[in-house]
Amino acid sequence: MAQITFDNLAHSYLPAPKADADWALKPMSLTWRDGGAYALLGSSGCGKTTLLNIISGLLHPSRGRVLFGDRNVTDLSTAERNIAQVFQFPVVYDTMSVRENLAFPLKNRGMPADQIAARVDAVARMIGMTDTLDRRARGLTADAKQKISLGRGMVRQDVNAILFDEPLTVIDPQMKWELRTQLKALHREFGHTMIYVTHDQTEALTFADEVVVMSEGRVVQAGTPQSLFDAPAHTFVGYFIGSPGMNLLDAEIQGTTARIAGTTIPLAAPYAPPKGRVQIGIRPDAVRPASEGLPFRLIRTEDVGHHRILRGEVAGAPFNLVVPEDQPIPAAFDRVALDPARIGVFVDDWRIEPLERAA
Ligand SMILES: Nc1ncnc2c1ncn2[C@@H]1O[C@H](COP(=O)(O)OP(=O)(O)OP(=O)(O)O)[C@@H](O)[C@H]1O
Repeated sequence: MAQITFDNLAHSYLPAPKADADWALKPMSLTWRDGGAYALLGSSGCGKTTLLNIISGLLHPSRGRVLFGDRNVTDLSTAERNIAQVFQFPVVYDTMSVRENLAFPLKNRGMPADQIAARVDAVARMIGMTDTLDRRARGLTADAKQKISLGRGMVRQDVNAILFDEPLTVIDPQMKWELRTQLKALHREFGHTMIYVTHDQTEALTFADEVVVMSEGRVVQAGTPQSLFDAPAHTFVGYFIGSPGMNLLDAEIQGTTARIAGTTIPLAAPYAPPKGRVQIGIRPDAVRPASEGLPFRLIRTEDVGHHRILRGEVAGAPFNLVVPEDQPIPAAFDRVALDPARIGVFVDDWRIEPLERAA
């Protein structure tokens, strides 16, 4: 196993990239800790698969280097990198039995038969296929075939990393939860570096110790699920993580106040006069109905069990509140109060620190 480092890595699928948009991955330097459980999260087309394929060696980066430990592996093949990769759709040998499919990566490496048998049994238990080990893969459902692919990805214990590219897309919802739990257990047991690509935040937040969020070919933030929730570094992270996401409003900042569409609200700390597009961001659970504060227009209320979501608008922008079930909601209210301690200030989409903390 090894720490994986991106050293000034960038990739374009075009032969002569010019504009920013020509780069599927913009220049990045990043370290993936040995033994870390990572989720790579971002919307469709942001570059997740490109990044994964550069780690595994399926794709050669246009610029920069990939290091495993101190070793430069940029020009090495996938096999030489010793990486297991599980794709979105099943990759199985139809004419082989489930057992033979699972044993294949081990046989290839010349593992003794008794060790192969023991390992295949263990993996079959993990993916819930003990009873189907001797069936041919042909004729199994897509769901079962994908479980075989997952099993094959996890069967070798000597790999540098296991990469999962949206592996649960074809799996039914109940099994999804079970398999995710198994992956987590496997990570705890063997400590492999795992990188799990998804565009589903629930999947990312339940699997990973660290979430790497991508947007438009850039890593905009990497951190624990809690840090992404509490202090998003970029408006995309604020909006993408959380359900509903962070509320964002255009604002003018003056010292310890923010002025939003003619109303002034307090901030918890002073800010230097920012230049650029300024927004404040606040999580829906840090806002409450009030008689003073920002003018709010309620559009609808959704009851989602342990809390309610009040969807509405502030100054023409979508704005949501999350209210715990046991907290009464006034029959009529047209203002909302924001908890100053939980307001973030963003300039041109990036979070800025207040003067006191920056000093
Ligand atoms: N083989 C290719 N040739 C040209 N452009 C490509 C190729 N593969 C991907 N791209 C482009 O590179 C960008 C990043 O794509 P990538 O597949 O890495 O994103 P992704 O985040 O994995 O998306 P998804 O979640 O839809 O799989 C996209 O603009 C995509 O159109």
